Amino acid sequence: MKPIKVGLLGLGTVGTGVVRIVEGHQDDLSSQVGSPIRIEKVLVKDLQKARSVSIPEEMLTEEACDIIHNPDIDVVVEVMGGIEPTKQYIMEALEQGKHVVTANKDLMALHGREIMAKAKEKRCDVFYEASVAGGIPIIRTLMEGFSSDRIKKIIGIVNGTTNFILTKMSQEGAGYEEVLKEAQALGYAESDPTSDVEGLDAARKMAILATLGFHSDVALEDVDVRGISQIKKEDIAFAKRLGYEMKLLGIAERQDDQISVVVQPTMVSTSHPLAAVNGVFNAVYVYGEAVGETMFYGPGAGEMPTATSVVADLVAVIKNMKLGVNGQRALTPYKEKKLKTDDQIVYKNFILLHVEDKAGVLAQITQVFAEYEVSLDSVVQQPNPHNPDAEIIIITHQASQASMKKVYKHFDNLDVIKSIKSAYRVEG
Ligand SMILES: NC(=O)C1=CN([C@@H]2O[C@H](COP(=O)(O)OP(=O)(O)OC[C@H]3O[C@@H](n4cnc5c(N)ncnc54)[C@H](OP(=O)(O)O)[C@@H]3O)[C@@H](O)[C@H]2O)C=CC1
Ligand SMILES: N[C@@H](CC=O)C(=O)O
Ligand code: NA
Repeated sequence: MKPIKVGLLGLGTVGTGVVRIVEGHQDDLSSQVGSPIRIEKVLVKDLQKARSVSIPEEMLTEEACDIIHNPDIDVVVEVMGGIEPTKQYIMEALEQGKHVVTANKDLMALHGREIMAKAKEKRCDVFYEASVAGGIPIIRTLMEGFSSDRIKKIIGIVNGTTNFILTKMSQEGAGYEEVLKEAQALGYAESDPTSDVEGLDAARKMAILATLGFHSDVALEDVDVRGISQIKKEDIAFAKRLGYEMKLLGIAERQDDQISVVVQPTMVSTSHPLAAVNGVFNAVYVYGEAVGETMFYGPGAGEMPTATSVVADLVAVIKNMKLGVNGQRALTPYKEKKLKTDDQIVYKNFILLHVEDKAGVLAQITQVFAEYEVSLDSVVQQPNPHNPDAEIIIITHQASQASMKKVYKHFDNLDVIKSIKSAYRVEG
């Protein structure tokens, strides 16, 4: 039977896994799609680099046109990453009528609309399951499994690198820099790990999930982002003492027609299932109006888990080719995007204040919360035996982001407060 020919752009962590799965699972794959699947050409940057899979020399190329403009190639699998020249290669491949599978959330979050429009015009598929939560089939779940429901909330631990770092800091007291290096060596981190630790990678993934879940065109700039680089070991210790785990959460919420999407370090109650998601594992909690609570769990990064999703997309594309129904999955967001204002974004807060230890301080502080109608769940003061100052730990009830901004502004001008040492959102 005529094989389906694949051009692979990139042979790094994910590309290597794709080659291993296409070769190792060939029997099952070809039985499922009804043809052998052949990797025909592989684009790399450096032909001399040692590879951890054996690939015939003539299969490797440094010229993208050997794939993009190769009439024999049916499907282009893009696992090289970055925006340019990758976007240009994908657009050219689509122009040539080739289907595309990509793991590239940077590209899909920034240019997904344009790429999907081109795919639709050329009746081609563009599948991107591996771009969010590596090995978890969450894109397929939102597009197909929940097509009947109205999604109200998506909470995700969607970055493996930062979850790996936070877990090691929490469970082993490890240092931030040393664990980041370990995550890089394991192939979890992006080529520039700043996008992992500063929350940008998670923000891209949350923009994709929110767009699919809420059917609105959520852009990267709609996501309020804060990463983990400012988290101190002390904050993690405080969280644990109070019954929380520190996690980098992406939280997308919809109320009526208004939505908000944030990525921020959050203290998650240990009773919440997301608190138990450790290491490189990801999880996506989805709340639907009809289905209620659901959660999807699995490895979020790494060679084989990510390649599993890439090759599953490849199988889906080939099945569509056999049925002659490519290019029909490109959903256009059909709901107007309305973003919530600060008044409408409401959550619990943890605040650690460094204050003067003298009579009346607590009263002044609680007075500020009262002025902006923020009600408090608990207030604990702990004296510091080594100096005359004290620390006050406050947990609020649900409070609007607008009120909290006013509280922090007021604190800046309150002499008894020496500093706001930490402030985190609290979930669960
Ligand atoms: N690693 C992971 O766990 C996950 C990664 N992803 C995404 O998958 C994609 C790939 O990631 P990953 O495999 O980790 O990346 P790597 O850096 O490990 O691999 C990138 C590959 O692409 C090749 N490459 C990069 N730029 C060019 C270029 N300009 N021309 C030709 N070849 C190029 C490199 O060639 P050479 O080998 O010669 O240097 C390398 O083989 C990214 O979009 C990433 O965000 C998604 C989910 C998980
Ligand atoms: N760098 C990313 C890789 C997968 O998308 C992560 O750590 O999650
Ligand atoms: Na996925």
